[in-house]
Amino acid sequence: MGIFVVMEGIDGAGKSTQAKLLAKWFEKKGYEVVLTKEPTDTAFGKLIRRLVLTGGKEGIIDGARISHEAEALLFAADRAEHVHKLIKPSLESGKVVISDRYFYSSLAYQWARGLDLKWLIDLNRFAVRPDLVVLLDLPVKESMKRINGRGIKTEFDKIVELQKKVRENYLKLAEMFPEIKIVNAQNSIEDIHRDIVGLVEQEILSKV
Ligand SMILES: Nc1ncnc2c1ncn2[C@@H]1O[C@H](COP(=O)(O)OP(=O)(O)OP(=O)(O)O)[C@@H](O)[C@H]1O
Ligand SMILES: Cc1cn([C@H]2C[C@H](O)[C@@H](COP(=O)(O)O)O2)c(=O)[nH]c1=O
Repeated sequence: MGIFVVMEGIDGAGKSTQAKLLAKWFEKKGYEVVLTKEPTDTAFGKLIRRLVLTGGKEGIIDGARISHEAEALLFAADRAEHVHKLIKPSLESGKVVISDRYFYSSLAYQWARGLDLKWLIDLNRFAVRPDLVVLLDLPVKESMKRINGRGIKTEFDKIVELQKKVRENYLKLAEMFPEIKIVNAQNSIEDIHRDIVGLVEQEILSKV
């Protein structure tokens, strides 16, 4: 079996930066690496980006925004394809899979939208559990500074409140799922990478 590592955290926490660095680190060690993300780049992921994440007209169906339950189901459908077509086969052929977001994002975000946590956990029961989930934790103020350049201009206060709730949820999830390890994402990119490598060595490589 291969190795499965997931990066999680609020928007702008540094997940894709750290996922790429970790992929390079594994490759240098001679592993074959699959670097992936959720929502995926498949038709399901594209549907989510159109219907859920644009916040624009396309997210309105028959005059109303799609329900939070429908959003959760779309994320789960995308994930089911991801697990069955890419993650499981890659792990079975001994590769390292690094995913920028996974089902913990559904728990943290869709829970913050008011859905029932137990329902979300049940919905995502098919998802294979990773060897390590790196939770990049930092205050929302810092993350907003980092992603401000992406041009959020409307509903800023609402976005900040949601991100605060998501951060709290992630910290609660870290108490429930032992594979989640918290890393201080306020440090420099290099220091964070060093912390993540330390976790990989301690939680995965020392056990094989
Ligand atoms: N430790 C860090 N210190 C300062 N800036 C950082 C750090 N890590 C990443 N950044 C910068 O912050 C921005 C967001 O980083 P990145 O895209 O990796 O975050 P993300 O968690 O993947 O975001 P999202 O969830 O919104 O896709 C980028 O401009 C990146 O260069
Ligand atoms: C997988 C997943 C994602 N989300 C949210 C979290 C982010 O706000 C966006 C994805 O944006 P990114 O820049 O590509 O990271 O989608 C979610 O609410 N639920 C999920 O399961």
